[in-house]
Amino acid sequence: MTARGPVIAIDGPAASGKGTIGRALARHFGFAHLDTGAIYRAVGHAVRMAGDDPADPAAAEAAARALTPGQLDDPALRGEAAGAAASVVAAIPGVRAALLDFQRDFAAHPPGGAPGAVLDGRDIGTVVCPDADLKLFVTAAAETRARRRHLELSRRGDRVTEADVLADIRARDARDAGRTAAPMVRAGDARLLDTTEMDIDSAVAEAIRLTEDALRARG
Ligand SMILES: Nc1ncnc2c1ncn2[C@@H]1O[C@H](COP(=O)(O)OP(=O)(O)O)[C@@H](O)[C@H]1O
Ligand SMILES: Nc1ccn([C@@H]2O[C@H](COP(=O)(O)OP(=O)(O)O)[C@@H](O)[C@H]2O)c(=O)n1
Repeated sequence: MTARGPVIAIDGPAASGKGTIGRALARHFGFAHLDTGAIYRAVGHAVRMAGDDPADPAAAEAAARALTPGQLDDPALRGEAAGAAASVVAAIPGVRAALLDFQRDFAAHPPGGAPGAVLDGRDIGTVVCPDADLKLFVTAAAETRARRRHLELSRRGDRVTEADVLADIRARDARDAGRTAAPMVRAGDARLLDTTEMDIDSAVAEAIRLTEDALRARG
């Protein structure tokens, strides 16, 4: 038995279903959930709103250090502009370093006294929580991800084309996988969950099954 509660790490490319699965696992097992992408989106958005360049390390690091939890609820974070800015600030090592303790603390001491934690992002299984009880790498074909994200953005009233969403997803995936600082990569011990041919219910059911196995193995 380990002292800390169970930790589930979910990584994968843009719009692959990490958050959907993370939220569902948290609900099912009574765990706390942290969408770490929202943190990077909040930093990218704050830099843009200040009129600074997300690629400017000094501006981005200052925004990361000044981040408060209240900034994470802004609906503007869900848009493609915030996602693109997030991916730019996320390549800056000082930004990642400034955000690491918050994420690790969430995993070690989930808020509200929750018995476990689910974190989703790009480097959870590799850098933030390398000793997680279960690592999932969630993916799907880029065209499928773009179709799903486009539907989501259209429902929110965003007038963006599916072709633009696909281009943004491809650009972000390339930047996230190609950067030196904590690149997006499947951890050697992560289970692959390709949801291209799966609806939400079957993807969540598979993730619950894998989590139950991991919790049993933990003892
Ligand atoms: N298996 C699936 N089938 C259909 N739609 C899905 C599936 N998984 C996620 N979605 C939808 O795709 C979009 C992106 O999912 P989301 O969980 O936000 O991905 P991520 O957190 O990886 O960006 C959301 O609108 C979500 O409802
Ligand atoms: N742990 C994380 C989470 C997000 N990110 C960055 O933040 C951006 C937005 O992440 P997100 O998870 O909200 O993106 P989506 O998959 O929801 O489109 C990503 O493109 C990454 O550049 C990261 O670098 N590390």
